[in-house]
Amino acid sequence: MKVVTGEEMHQIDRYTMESIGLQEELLMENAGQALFLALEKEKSVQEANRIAVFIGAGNNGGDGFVVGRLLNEKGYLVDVWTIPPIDRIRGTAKTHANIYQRCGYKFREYQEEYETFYRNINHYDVIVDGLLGTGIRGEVRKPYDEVIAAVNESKAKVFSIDVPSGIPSSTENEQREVLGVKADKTFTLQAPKLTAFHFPYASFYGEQITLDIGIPAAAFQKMNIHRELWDETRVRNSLPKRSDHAHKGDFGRALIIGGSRTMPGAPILTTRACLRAGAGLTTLATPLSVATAAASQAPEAMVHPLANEHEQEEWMSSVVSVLESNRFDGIAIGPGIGRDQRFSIFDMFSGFQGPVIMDADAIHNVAYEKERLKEASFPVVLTPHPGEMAVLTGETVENVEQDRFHVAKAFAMDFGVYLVLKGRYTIVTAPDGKQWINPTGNPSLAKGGSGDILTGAILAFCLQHESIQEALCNAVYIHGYVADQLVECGASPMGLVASDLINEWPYAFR
Ligand SMILES: NC(=O)C1=CN([C@@H]2O[C@H](COP(=O)(O)OP(=O)(O)OC[C@H]3O[C@@H](n4cnc5c(N)ncnc54)[C@H](O)[C@@H]3O)[C@@H](O)[C@H]2O)[C@H](O)CC1
Ligand SMILES: [K+]
Repeated sequence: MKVVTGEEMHQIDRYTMESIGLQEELLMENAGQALFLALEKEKSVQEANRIAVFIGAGNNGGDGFVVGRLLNEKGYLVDVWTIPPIDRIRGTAKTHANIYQRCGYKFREYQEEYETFYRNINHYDVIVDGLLGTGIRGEVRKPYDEVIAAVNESKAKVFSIDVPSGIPSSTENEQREVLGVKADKTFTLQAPKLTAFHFPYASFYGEQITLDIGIPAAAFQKMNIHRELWDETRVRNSLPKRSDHAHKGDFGRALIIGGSRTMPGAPILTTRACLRAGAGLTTLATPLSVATAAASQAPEAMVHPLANEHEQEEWMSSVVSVLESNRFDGIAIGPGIGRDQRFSIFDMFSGFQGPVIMDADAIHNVAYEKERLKEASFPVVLTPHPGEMAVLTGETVENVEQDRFHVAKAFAMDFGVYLVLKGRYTIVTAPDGKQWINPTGNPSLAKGGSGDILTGAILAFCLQHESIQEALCNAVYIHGYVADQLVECGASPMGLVASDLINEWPYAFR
C-alpha cells in the first residue's frame, strides 16, 4: 500500500478526474459510502443517542455531508454542523451540501448558533470530524482552532475523516505547535498519509483504517510514489518457504562480530536471534572474555575468540584471521563492541562480497570513514536509531527526527547503502531511495537488547531471502510483530525484555 503526502494525493485525484474521467462527485460519494459502512460497524455508533458531523469549508467537509446524509437515511439522530457559513462552501462539497438539503435534511451553522454548539458538544456520543483534510495550509485558523479544542475536550468518540483535522499530510512543515483533533480512529481515504507514521503527528490519528474509495491503481502508478507500507500480506508473500529436503548449507553461514568486557550480552542476543531467525550456521567472533559465556548461552553457535578489544591492532587482525580461515555468506558487526576502539570495517572486510550489517558501535566507527561506503565491495546495511543516524549525518537528533523520511533517503542514496532507521515506525530505505514503513511494534521495544536482536534477525534473513530489501522489511516487521503478540497475550510492555522476543520468535508466521 502506497503512503502519500497530501500533495501527492491531490495529484492522484487530479489524474483520476482529468485523465481517467472518474469525477470528484463520484469519488466523494464513494468516500462517504465507505465511511458510512465503516462507521456503522462501530459499537459506539450503533449505541449512540446523538451523533454530530462537523463540516469545514473544503472537500473533507463534502465527505462529511455524504456521511451526514447516509446517517440520516438510516435513522440515526444526527446534528450536522457547518463551521463556515454555508455560502462559503463551494465546488464539489457544495454539490453534496445541495444533495443533502434536497433529501430533506437540516444542518446548523456554527456562526449562527455558536452558543448552542458549545452547549450541545458535551451531549454527543460520537463526533465525525470533517473539518479539515489534506487541504490544510499553515497554522489552524479561527474558528477551527476553538472547534478542535472543544472536540478534544468532549467525551465523545471521535472519528476523523482522512486525517485528524489540523494535522498536516506532509512532514515538510515549519516546526509549529501542533493543534489537531485527537481522533479515536481515523478513516483514511484510499492511501495512508505520511504523517500517520511521523511523530508528533502520528499520535493524533488513533487507530488507522484505510478505506477504498475507488481510485484506480493506474493513477498511483502514474505518480511513481516510492513509499509503501510493508504489511502482513507482503510478509506472507515474501517469506521464504523451507523445502522438505533442506540442508543447513541452504540457509547461509552467518558471522557476528561484537562484544566487549562491559557488554557481553549484546552479541549473544544477536547470535541467538540469528539462530532463531533461521540462519544455517551461525558463528560468533568475540573477545575471549565473552566467548565462554557465549558458548553456554548459545550452544548452537560456533564461537571464535578474538583478541582483547583494547588491543586494537590485535583485535582487528584476529577478525581478519577468522575471515581468512572460514567462509561466511554474511556478517553483522557492532553489538556490544564499545566505543573505546577505532577500527576500519573496510580494511578488515576487503574483498568480502556478502551483505554486511553494521549496527551500534560499528555505526560510530563507520561514521569516521563514511566516504568509503561508496566503494564497498559488499552490500551494506546500516541499522541506526535516531541518535546513530545523527552521528552518521553530523546533524542533531532533533533534525533527524523532524524529517526522518528525507534524512534516511538522502543518506541511503548518497552512500549507496540500505538503511534501517529505527523508531516507532521504522523506515527501510534501499540505495535507490525507495522506502518501506513498518507498522508493527510497541513501547516494549524501547529497551536495551531489542536492537541487538533485530540485527541478528536481519543477518539471518539476508541469507535466506533473494532480495535484501525484503529481508530487511520482513525482519523489522516480525521483530515488532512478536512484541505485539506478547503484549496481546498479556505481557506488559514494561516487563518484557529483549530475550522474550527470541523465545517467542518461532511462533510468529509458522
Ligand atoms: N483522496 C481523494 O481522492 C478524495 C478526497 N476527498 C477529500 O477531500 C479532502 C481534501 O479536500 P480539500 O478541499 O483540498 O481540502 P480540505 O477539505 O482539507 O480543506 C480546505 C479548506 O480549508 C481551508 N483551510 C486551509 N488551511 C486552513 C487552515 N490552516 N485553517 C483553517 N482553514 C484552512 C481552505 O480555505 C479550504 O477551504 C481530503 O482530505 C478528503 O477528505 C474527496 O472528497 C474525495 C476524493
Ligand atoms: K478531518
